[in-house]
Amino acid sequence: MIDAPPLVLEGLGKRFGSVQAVEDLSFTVAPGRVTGFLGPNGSGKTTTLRMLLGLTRPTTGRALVGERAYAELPVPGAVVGAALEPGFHPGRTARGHLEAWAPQVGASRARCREVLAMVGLDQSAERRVGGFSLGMRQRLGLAAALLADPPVLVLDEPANGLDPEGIKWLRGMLRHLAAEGRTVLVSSHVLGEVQHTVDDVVIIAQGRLVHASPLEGLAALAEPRTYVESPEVERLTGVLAEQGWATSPGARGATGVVVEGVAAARVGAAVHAAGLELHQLTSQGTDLEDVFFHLVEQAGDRRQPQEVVA
Ligand SMILES: Nc1ncnc2c1ncn2[C@@H]1O[C@H](COP(=O)(O)OP(=O)(O)OP(=O)(O)O)[C@@H](O)[C@H]1O
Repeated sequence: MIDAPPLVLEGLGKRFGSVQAVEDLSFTVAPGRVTGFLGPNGSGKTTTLRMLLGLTRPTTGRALVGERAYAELPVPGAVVGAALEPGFHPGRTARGHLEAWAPQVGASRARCREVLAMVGLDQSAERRVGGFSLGMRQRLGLAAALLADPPVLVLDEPANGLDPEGIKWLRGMLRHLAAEGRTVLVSSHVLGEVQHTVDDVVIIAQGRLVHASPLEGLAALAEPRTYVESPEVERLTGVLAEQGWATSPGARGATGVVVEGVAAARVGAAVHAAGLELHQLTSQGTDLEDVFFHLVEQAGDRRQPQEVVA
């Protein structure tokens, strides 16, 4: 098992002129888990990752890899494998790119071939990167991050440009890397892209932390929804309305209704008390994307109360 350090952010902030890109951000990224770092476009994810990697100097606070800042690590690239926006030389081959980077992190040529195979690019090793699709560039970025077999991985939007099969592959790869004990931090602006990959979520909006918890903690914030079906639809809707519950029609072709914000047990009890025959009573899956949007929206409302478009 790899003994990986955590990533620790303490009151991290960055101001660019009049833009407060990141503000008072504190959270910890635990080893042995995949952490999703989520936020809408422009919320400060890349700036945060750049501060973590010593590429942007914080205005306030600090970011630590274990107990040291990235730049103070003896060989930073051997501890933290990073893939930010892929900026490859278009004329270089995939293998050539990795071999140019390898000496800086003490990796061998054999390791270059190995990581190309790990990311599924072994057949494209001799192709120029200029002709690569976005998904192939993402894979090459990940290969470069893995070169030194680092205990910590920091990946900016690694699912961007991958097809569904690629996303599934990435999921398996990240889960495997975390299961080996590594600290894995992955940013995304779409929760759905990483929802089945991450153990923990850190959500930011407008540069500020809005939520940090295991994924289940986010699910716990979701409103329950219950699908209920009875042959006596009118009586059913009457009973639900008496309770003051909001309903919406079931999916196309369904004859029942969805009760918003109420758990199945409560709906069942109310319908039972009314003596109604039931044909279905089902808890509907919680939509985490809705929770994510809601948290981000709330943060926006708190931040800009007077910004109203006439
Ligand atoms: N070098 C810079 N100079 C000035 N402003 C910047 C700079 N870098 C980022 N910003 C601003 O900081 C804010 C946060 O940007 P950042 O790129 O960190 O967000 P992001 O969450 O990574 O967005 P995306 O998902 O679109 O990549 C934005 O308002 C952006 O315009």
